[in-house]
Amino acid sequence: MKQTQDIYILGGSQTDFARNWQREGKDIYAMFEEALREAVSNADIEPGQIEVGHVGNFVGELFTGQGLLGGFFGQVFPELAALPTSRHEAACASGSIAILAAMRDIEAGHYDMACVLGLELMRNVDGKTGAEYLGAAAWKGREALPEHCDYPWPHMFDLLTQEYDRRYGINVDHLNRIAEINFGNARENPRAQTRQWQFPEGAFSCDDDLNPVIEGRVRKQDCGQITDGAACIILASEARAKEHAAKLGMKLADIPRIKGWGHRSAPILLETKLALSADQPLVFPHASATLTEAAQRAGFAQVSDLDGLETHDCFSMTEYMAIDHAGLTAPGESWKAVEDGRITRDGNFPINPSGGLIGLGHPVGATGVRMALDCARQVTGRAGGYQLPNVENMITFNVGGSTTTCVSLVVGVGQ
Ligand SMILES: CC(=O)SCCNC(=O)CCNC(=O)[C@H](O)C(C)(C)COP(=O)(O)OP(=O)(O)OC[C@H]1O[C@@H](n2cnc3c(N)ncnc32)[C@H](O)[C@@H]1OP(=O)(O)O
Repeated sequence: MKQTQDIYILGGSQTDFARNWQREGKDIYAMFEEALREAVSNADIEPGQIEVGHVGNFVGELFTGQGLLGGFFGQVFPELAALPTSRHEAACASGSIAILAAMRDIEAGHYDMACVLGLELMRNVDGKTGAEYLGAAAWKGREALPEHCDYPWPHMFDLLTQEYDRRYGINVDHLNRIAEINFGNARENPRAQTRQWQFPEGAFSCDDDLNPVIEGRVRKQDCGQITDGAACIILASEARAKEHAAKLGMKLADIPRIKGWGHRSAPILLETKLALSADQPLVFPHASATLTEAAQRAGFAQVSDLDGLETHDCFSMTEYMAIDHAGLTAPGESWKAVEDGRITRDGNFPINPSGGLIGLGHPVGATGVRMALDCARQVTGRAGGYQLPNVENMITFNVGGSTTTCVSLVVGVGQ
């Protein structure tokens, strides 16, 4: 199951997710420009070396009225005025799908260097309106109906909590702990939205005042954030990465690279997904296949052979689901990894050292790109305050909708 070739990550950028761009008087173009300029500088390339551009974005038209974001490349750099570009939508997995498209371009030999830029500007509308826009990734008129919920995605992942409870039993203390770990990790990340947030004693409990209910069993601290932000990576073929390494006096093996990928989809309706897995050990077998196939394409027998995971935690329940679907525990026993301390930064399988979507933030179209960039930073020892010790290979798990689109990438260095 080896992929045809490794794809190298020459560099990248992430905007500060604590920023509110509208309050700064800046628009989605300004965000695009800043992320692109910083990525080009960080990768130490000339803009004209980029041969193709891919944009990840979910609902720019709804939040900002702006589409056709690929046209921004040529506005930023005159050298990119005739760049071939496209934009990719897979809800919260849009960024990962943009990466896969860029990889396919390079694997096919069409281009040797690609730029992938994911972004979303979301804090320019009130929370209720934002939640409604995000609801576009559920099946409109068939699920998450306004008469059943105020917030579509907290509601949908509450249904997942209910399904876990029905199949295996669930103790929400473990969900509270997952939220607490993510907010804790975010404190060490200088680009995290919540790095300076304050939490009183008892904020990670079921106290209705300190941690109010949003929908069902999903409470405030369980939720990923509404975030403004962009992330950008510069991808290259092995031939181009070799030239780059020679120019910078580096070893090729020290440049981080995408060693494996997994990509699965499922029918859009959550109810259909749950019916399909009714007799299966796991709730979302396609999510598990995504993670396992990425690990195996990279030459690892199982996900736990890697050094850590940047996972989708749009809600603490999503991360709880990722733990057993990654095979860290038996189905329904994710709580064991939480209790054993395996997923903290000093555990034997750290999850979301960055702070994840709960602590770092979730600008929807950027998230998949941000995950890949964070893994690249970790495996090259450039993660600063949230650096993990001794990591060579990490994996991402990015989810669109109720796991309708799942993507994993293994990012590593060395042989
Ligand atoms: C597959 C998928 O990925 S689906 C996921 C799609 N994403 C979602 O559905 C997003 C889910 N999250 C949400 O909808 C929202 O974050 C909610 C509803 C949980 C909370 O929203 P709100 O009630 O508006 O509160 P919010 O957390 O934004 O905070 C409001 C303000 O208080 C601040 N704040 C909140 N908590 C804290 C804290 N602990 N300490 C300091 N400041 C805080 C925020 O920074 C924000 O400040 P601002 O007004 O200056 O921007």
